[in-house]
Amino acid sequence: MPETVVVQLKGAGFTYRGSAWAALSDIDLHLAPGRIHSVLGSLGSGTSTLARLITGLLIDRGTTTGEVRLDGTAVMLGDDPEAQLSGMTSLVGDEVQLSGRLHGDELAAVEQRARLVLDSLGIRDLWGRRLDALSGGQRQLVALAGLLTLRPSLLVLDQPSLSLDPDTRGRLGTVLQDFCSAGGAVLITAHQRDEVTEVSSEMSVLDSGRLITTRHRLTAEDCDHHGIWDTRTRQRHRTGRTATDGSERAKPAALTVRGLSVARLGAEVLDDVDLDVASGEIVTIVGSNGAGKSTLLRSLTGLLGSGDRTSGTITVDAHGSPINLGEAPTHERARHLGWVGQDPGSQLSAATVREELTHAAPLPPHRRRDRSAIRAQRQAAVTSTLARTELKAVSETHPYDLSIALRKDLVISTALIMGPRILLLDEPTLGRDRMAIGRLNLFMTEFIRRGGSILATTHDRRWAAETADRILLLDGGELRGDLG
Ligand SMILES: Nc1ncnc2c1ncn2[C@@H]1O[C@H](COP(=O)(O)OP(=O)(O)OP(=O)(O)O)[C@@H](O)[C@H]1O
Repeated sequence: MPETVVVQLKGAGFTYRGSAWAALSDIDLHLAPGRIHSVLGSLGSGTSTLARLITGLLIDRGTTTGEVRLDGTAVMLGDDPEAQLSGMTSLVGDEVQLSGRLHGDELAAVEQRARLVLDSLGIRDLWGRRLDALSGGQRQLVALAGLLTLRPSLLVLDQPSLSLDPDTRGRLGTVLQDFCSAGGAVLITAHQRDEVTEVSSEMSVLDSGRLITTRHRLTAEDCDHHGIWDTRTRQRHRTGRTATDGSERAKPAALTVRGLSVARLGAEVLDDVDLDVASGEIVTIVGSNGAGKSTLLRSLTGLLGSGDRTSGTITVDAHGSPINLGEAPTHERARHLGWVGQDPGSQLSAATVREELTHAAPLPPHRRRDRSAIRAQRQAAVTSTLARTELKAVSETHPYDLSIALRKDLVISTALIMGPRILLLDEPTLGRDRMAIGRLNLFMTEFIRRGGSILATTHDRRWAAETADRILLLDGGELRGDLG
């Protein structure tokens, strides 16, 4: 008897309209009910194209060759963190039920399924929460919950671990296994191997649009060789930094935070946090989804909402003189603190990469006197940034057409162009393959060499272990000791 398959690709290929080469070629892949298949590859290898081809999202975008056959219903969670929620609802419970309701399913059944899914993902308490008051990881889970509620035959997840903490990734792995036990199939595409991809029945490598290896498990060497990043800690070693013996802490403080407390929508998020970041130091903060990591960085930059309450002191060192940021507005803080938020898209507004950098380049003080000199100065800053980064090749591209990793690189570059003393990086490893992690580390090493300090949040324990001088845990609103 022939094996039942949910999706079958035979010699499948895809070429985007206007492109001279195929994004995918000669793909043979089949997925039976009950199976989880992860296709891993570096940025540009074609993983997102494969996910979209299977879910029928590329019709009209180019030419498909070979055979792509889907037996049943497929839904997909895309890799764009900004675009995952519908924009049609404002509460979590409504959002998770939306697809089922639009589908015409019976209301009580949809609600029951939605509640069960939230339960299984460990986010039952978010049911009545406003969508605009979710952390990045919570948002990712809510988007996924909406799809699970639909009970499709095939769930296609493009980078499902974006913004999820390691425990939550583990829980998601279990949820996906349960989904498969009930007859579903899952296809995961990603640039990183982690707790979610580890539950796969099969793993394949996609390289330049071709599936080249399929095995039960990929080895660490396979991942390294094909430019795939693995977020799980291997052994503690450092890239580009010498091991710390505690001497960093003897250096002058670049950032001093005392008694920082924050309440959002009346709920306490940070409780009396003290934090010091020394000159030349890299400090990373880890913690579960919703622990308050982004809130901490936002409160330093003055980017909380008007309904949020903040108390405590924030002091930065400006060439030997302490400056109390106290009531300083965000634009003044930006001279000292370069903030790169979790969702890079929310910090981008121009039509091209070059324009984005030009808007960010600071206006020199002699503004009224010589406009052409100012223009030349700003252009020089942009040209030198483009020359030092991978952004040169995409200088005329719309920022939204870049991968998440390159979008993050762009926001880091716009922050650096302001010449801040301290960089605040919210989940900088999001969506990065091995090479893009290398680019990030290079940005950081150069910044530290020029006398900067870095405070970063991350769920990537390996990256934290390899790059940070200190790793702090944010838990229950408090910052705890050095996990390094
Ligand atoms: N705009 C907002 N208004 C009110 N509450 C918010 C807002 N944004 C986040 N929160 C809540 O504040 C808490 C901390 O969220 P925050 O985004 O700081 O967490 P996080 O540690 O960065 O999480 P993640 O790892 O998922 O990104 C969460 O309970 C979240 O739901």
